[in-house]
Parts: sequence; C-alpha cells; structure tokens
Amino acid sequence: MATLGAFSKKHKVTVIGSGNWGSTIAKIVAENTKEHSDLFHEQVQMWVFEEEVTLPESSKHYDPKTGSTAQKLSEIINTYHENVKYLPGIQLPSNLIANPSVEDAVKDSSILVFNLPHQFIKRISEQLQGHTLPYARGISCIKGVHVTSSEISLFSEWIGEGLGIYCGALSGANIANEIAEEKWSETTIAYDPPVVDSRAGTPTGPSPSASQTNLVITPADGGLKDVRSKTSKIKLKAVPAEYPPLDHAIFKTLFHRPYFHVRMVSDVAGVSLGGALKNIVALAAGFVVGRGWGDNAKAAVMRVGLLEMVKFGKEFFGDASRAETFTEESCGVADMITSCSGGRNFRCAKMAVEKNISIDEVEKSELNGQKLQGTSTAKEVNSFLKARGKEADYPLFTAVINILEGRNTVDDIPDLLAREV
Ligand SMILES: NC(=O)c1ccc[n+]([C@@H]2O[C@H](COP(=O)([O-])OP(=O)(O)OC[C@H]3O[C@@H](n4cnc5c(N)ncnc54)[C@H](O)[C@@H]3O)[C@@H](O)[C@H]2O)c1
Ligand SMILES: O=P(O)(O)OC[C@H](O)CO
Repeated sequence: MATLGAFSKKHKVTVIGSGNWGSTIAKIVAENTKEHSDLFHEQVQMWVFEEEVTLPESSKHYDPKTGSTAQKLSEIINTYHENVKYLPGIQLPSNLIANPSVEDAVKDSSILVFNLPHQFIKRISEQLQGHTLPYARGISCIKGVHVTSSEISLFSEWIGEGLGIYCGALSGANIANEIAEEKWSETTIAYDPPVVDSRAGTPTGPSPSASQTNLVITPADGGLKDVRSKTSKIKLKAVPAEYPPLDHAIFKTLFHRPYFHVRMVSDVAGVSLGGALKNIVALAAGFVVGRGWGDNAKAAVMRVGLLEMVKFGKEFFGDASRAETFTEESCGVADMITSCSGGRNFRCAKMAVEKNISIDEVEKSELNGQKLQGTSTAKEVNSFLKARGKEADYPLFTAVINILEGRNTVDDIPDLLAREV
C-alpha cells in the first residue's frame, strides 16, 4: 500500500458512470478514500446519467404515501445511499455523491475512473473535453474495444487521446453483484504511463516497465510500450509535486479491499483486450448451453475462445499485449470463466437460444436497463477482421457474429470450430 508523505494536496476521485459495475466500483473507491483520507479527498463524485425512477414496492425505501411518484435517480442515490435501479439492495457509502452533471463531477479531480457501457463513452468523452485537469490520470473499467473502419484501439488509449491524459485499465473476473456483496474476488489493474519531465511537461520516453507482481511499486508514472499506444503522442502534463505520486502503489490503495484483491501490471493492452474479447466467448458459451449441450461443449468454446483472444492480442497489438496476461491474470482466463458461468452475456445468450428469440429482446426484457457489451463487441471485432480478410482465422469470433446475424445456427458451431488449425 502507498506510504504517506508530506504532500499539500490530496487526490480528488470521480467515477464516470453509475450502472451495475460503475456503482460497485464507486462503492469500493469511496470506502478507500475514507480509509486513506491522507491521500485522497474523502468525498467521491459519481456521475449519473439522469433518469426518473419509481421506487418498487419491494424497496425498503418505498413510501406508500408517495407511491408511484417518479424521482430523479441521482436524488434517490443521495437520499438513500442506494442505486435502486442498477445496484439494488446495496448500501453505498455516504461519502459517495451522485452528480448528474459530468462536467461538474470531474471538476478538480486528478483521478478519473471511467465505468460505463462502451456504447456511451464517445459522447461523454466529447462532453468532458476542456473540463478535466490537464494532469489528471484515468483508469478505464470499460470492457470493449473502440473500432473504426480502419483501426482498432483500446478505450484507455482512446479516452487518453481525447482528453490529453494518460489512462490505464482495470478488468478482471468481476461480476459486479458479487463484489457489491463483498464476496471475495481478484482484479487486474494495468497502469504504465511514460515518465514526464515535470519542467517541460512532456514525456521523456519509455522507462523500464514494472514487473508483473501484486507487490510491485513502480517509479511514479513509469514506462510505456508505444507499439500501439496513441497515448505516446500525447503531450502529458506531469502530476504536480504537491500531490502524492500516481504510481502502482497509490492505485492499489485506491482499489484494493479485503474482498477485492488487486494485482498491478503494466500490460494495458492485454488487460483491456481480455475484458472486451471474453464477452464474445461468453455469448458462444451461452449459445451452446442454451442449445442443451453440456459443460464439455462450453469448455470447448472457452478453449478456442482463449486461443483467439491471445492470437488477436499478438496479431494486432504486438508486443504491447503479453500472452501471459490472458493466461495468468484475473483479466484473462479467470474473467472468461466467470463470464461463461454467471455473466449477463452468457445468461442472455442462453435464454435467447432456449426461447428462440433475439438476444436484444432478452436484453430489454431481463436486464432492467443494464447493457450487454458482447453483442456490439462481436460486431465491431468482426468488422475489423473482415476489413483485413481475417475472419477465417478467428472461427469462434466469426461464428458468434454469424449466429447473431442469422447466417449460422448454434448447430453449426462444432463444424465451424473444427476448421481451426
Ligand atoms: N456489471 C458487471 O458485472 C460488470 C463487471 C465488470 C465490468 N463491467 C463493465 O463495466 C462497464 C459498465 O458496465 P455497468 O455494469 O456499470 O453498466 P450497466 O450494464 O449497468 O448499464 C447501465 C448504465 O448505462 C447508463 N446509460 C444508459 N443510457 C445511457 C446513455 N444514453 N448515456 C450514458 N449512459 C447511459 C445507465 O445510466 C447506467 O448507469 C461495461 O463495459 C461492462 O462490460 C461490468
Ligand atoms: O455480465 P457480463 O457478461 O457483462 O460480465 C460481467 C463481468 O465482465 C464479468 O467479469
């Protein structure tokens, strides 16, 4: 954990997003800012996409006098310290403040935690431009990849480029409800910014990467692999010396809880890709289980899925993504396993096949506003592979999009995967 020092400023933390995982991470962070108030401002801001919510009768906050009157979600959270829509039944810390204005929520924050469904980040990032501290640092908890017709990038890179800041990534075998109930889990945080010359305010080039260990303490802002990273093009501003340094130790202090164990690494690409690509594999797992096949079939798609995840990282992110991150860290194989057991992508895909309806219908009827990431990621990854003539090299990823779009059925999966060399 970070050691204390004589710093005149503390870090203010904002969580951008307040869904199922956004609210859970905000709870974790607010518990830690309170416990480490020498390093952080206790109060944590959480941006809420405002909506009107009616308290269900089953809620302990339901008042028969006001009955079905709709209230603003941010006001409900600040009154009852519960996100009754996206994380019902979980008490949130009172130092966590819901804020419907994203510009106001990030004001003066030196640590920005991005945690919202990936389809919404573009608009929010655009809205944030010019409102964040120039020396802020980010952590993206978003599981998805940003794809255009010509290229693919990580949300950490993309957010960083848009806001002119460095952004790392947090991802792991992390089903939010379990963690919100404080059931033990692990996660992986990748943070590896370039060294910044505090006088010039510019990166002085890559420094040695931190080794992959849960005890690692890097030099403040240490190391960048710029093979794929656009953040290498950013003129980063140094974090002023008045603040505690933003290094591995302080991020571990911010996120680690007795029930949420953090391993710090430097492979931002591997951590981000694991979280994005496993959602495609979870859909495939849901398909085969929904078809009535058993654990053997699920294990088969997971085996091929893991191989395709590693191959994808190697092929398109080169040395910036380490195979070991997929096989050794929570953000890789462990996340794939949990997602293929109890994740929303798995459950919705399974139900869609069982009921013979579209997965979009299941998402709408079953998730109460929560969003699947696997369906859009499958489409985005496919458009990227297709543009490069690489669909056949990724038979599982390709089978998933073809099933979603009706060109294949679940029954085709065994033959499609048999073609893999
Ligand atoms: N839920 C989990 O178990 C879990 C765990 C780990 C990682 N993740 C990842 O975390 C990210 C966030 O997921 P989540 O579970 O917090 O979200 P969610 O699935 O609960 O989505 C709902 C959120 O989207 C917001 N939203 C709806 N419409 C919006 C709009 N037009 N603009 C902006 N926001 C809008 C809602 O206000 C709400 O906060 C995703 O990338 C997800 O893959 C989720
Ligand atoms: O519910 P899913 O499928 O979005 O997965 C949740 C988490 O990513 C599991 O780690």
